[in-house]
Amino acid sequence: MGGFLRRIQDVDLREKIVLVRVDHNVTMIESKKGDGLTVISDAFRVESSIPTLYAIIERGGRPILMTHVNRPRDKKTKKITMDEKRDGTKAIARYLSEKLGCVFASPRVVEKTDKAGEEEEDDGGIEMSQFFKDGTMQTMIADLKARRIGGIYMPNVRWFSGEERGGEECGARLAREMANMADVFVNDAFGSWQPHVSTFDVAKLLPSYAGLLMQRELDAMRRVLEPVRPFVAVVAGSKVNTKIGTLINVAKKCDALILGGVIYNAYLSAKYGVKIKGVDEEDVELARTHLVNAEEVREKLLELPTLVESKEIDGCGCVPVDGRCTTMPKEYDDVRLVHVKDMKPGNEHSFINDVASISYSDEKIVQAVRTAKTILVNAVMGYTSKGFHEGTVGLDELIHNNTDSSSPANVFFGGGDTLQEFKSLSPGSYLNALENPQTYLFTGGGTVLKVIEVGEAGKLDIVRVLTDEEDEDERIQDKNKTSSLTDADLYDDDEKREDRKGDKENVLVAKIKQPECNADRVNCDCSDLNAHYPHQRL
Ligand SMILES: Nc1ncnc2c1ncn2[C@@H]1O[C@H](COP(=O)(O)OP(=O)(O)O)[C@@H](O)[C@H]1O
Ligand SMILES: O=C(OP(=O)(O)O)[C@H](O)COP(=O)(O)O
Repeated sequence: MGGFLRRIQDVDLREKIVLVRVDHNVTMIESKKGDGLTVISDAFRVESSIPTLYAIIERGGRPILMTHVNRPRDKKTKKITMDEKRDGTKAIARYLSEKLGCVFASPRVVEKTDKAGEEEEDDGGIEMSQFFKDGTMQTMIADLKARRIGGIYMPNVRWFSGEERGGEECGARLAREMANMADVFVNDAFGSWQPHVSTFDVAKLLPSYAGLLMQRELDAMRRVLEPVRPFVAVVAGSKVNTKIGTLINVAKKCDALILGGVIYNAYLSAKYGVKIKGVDEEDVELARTHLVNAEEVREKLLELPTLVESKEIDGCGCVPVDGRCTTMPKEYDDVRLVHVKDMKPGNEHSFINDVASISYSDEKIVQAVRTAKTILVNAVMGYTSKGFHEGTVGLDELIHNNTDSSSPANVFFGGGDTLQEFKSLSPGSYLNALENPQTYLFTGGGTVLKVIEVGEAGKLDIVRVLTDEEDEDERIQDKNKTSSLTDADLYDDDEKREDRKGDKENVLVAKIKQPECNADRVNCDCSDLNAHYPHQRL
């Protein structure tokens, strides 16, 4: 790394508002309790950030958390859709409230409804200033400072206009608005390598530090960058556009590369000239450039020879045998095995939803994984969310056989979905991995690939901005220069401005206990916080 990493341990956080970027990009599911609530399906990423949250609070800081969830912007129309049940943050705030025993409050989002006369470039995202204009944010910050709540949890940062457009005016405005909420910025989101406003631009405007998880992940990253050989990398999943460009350098670094998921489908289409249902032409082009035409990839790639083709996109959720559902209900019987050796230009395939487990008996694959001394796994091999589990479970078993041997490899799993599926499909191996000092579970998978691509973690913008290479004085001056949220911006009229001044001085005092209070928190200074922040039901 070029400069020294500024660490959260090195800063006095007493009474400071600490803006914390976490990677709580988790999948939401309906609660099994039948209470209609959305809950987190796997809390690994949230749990991993708890030491940093504890450290902030223990050191006297007052946290405001922000994360992205999912990719809510439509690839084609570029519009953002906001779906609290799918990519909202309330379920996470509720989880933290229960876990830490204090309230994590979230500002209520008012979506833009009137689209009439909208500019074409308007992406439908929300403005952060709305929470200041109606006084919500001032009230919550006052509650936070007075320790009436334990933290604030912002809505999904990808719902905000400008989050992914740091270099433009809307991005700069969002960065200023984020920075103006806080005294210090902490980045604990190792998994969120993309230099967006909440991971990069805001860090330039505040004194900024690496959280404990970020530090732990960066340490583990060094072991991947200096692998014990032979080094096998297995990369799969669906994020073709952000992962595929890293694979040339991953191939240069490793001794064998194995692909799966949509990335492998795109590769097969490009290499053998076949059409596979559901695979975007754009992804095939990317595969042609970054995989098929790349000598390094050609040299190292070991093709998995057999795949699972299905007429339907849905599987039944069992672990099939040779691509066949073991219980064979009629509707899932339309599944067959496809062999790569039979792929000919012009062939048309239906959905290829998985890698068949028989592929893991292929001699080259067995030999590579069995003898590996370092294995990197960012790999959900099939469409697991639709019930195609065979390829992912088969891979876990193959790796388990290595780690169970007398000379086991260092194994690095990374990726939100990779870890979630590892835990749910191979719980025994997952528990072993948690205990095994030779195995490390990264919260992010794309980041690990990106660091391999650029050669060192310090070259990622989101890490570089946390090092002392960046001039702190300049950064803070920058913030003052650009600080634009004056009272006039925050409040529409003079009266409100006067009313709200108190909040900014933190003079909201809890006066009377009103357990049944139904008033909006902004208009009420009673102490019944459970009524005002009622675990944010969906
Ligand atoms: N053949 C396939 N077709 C459609 N989706 C797939 C396929 N293979 C894997 N996936 C999906 O890819 C997702 C994981 O992709 P990605 O986000 O890139 O992984 P990670 O979070 O581990 O980095 C999973 O939800 C899985 O269901
Ligand atoms: O899930 C994530 O990465 P991963 O799928 O590579 O593990 C991170 O939250 C980053 O998400 P992004 O790739 O949409 O920026």
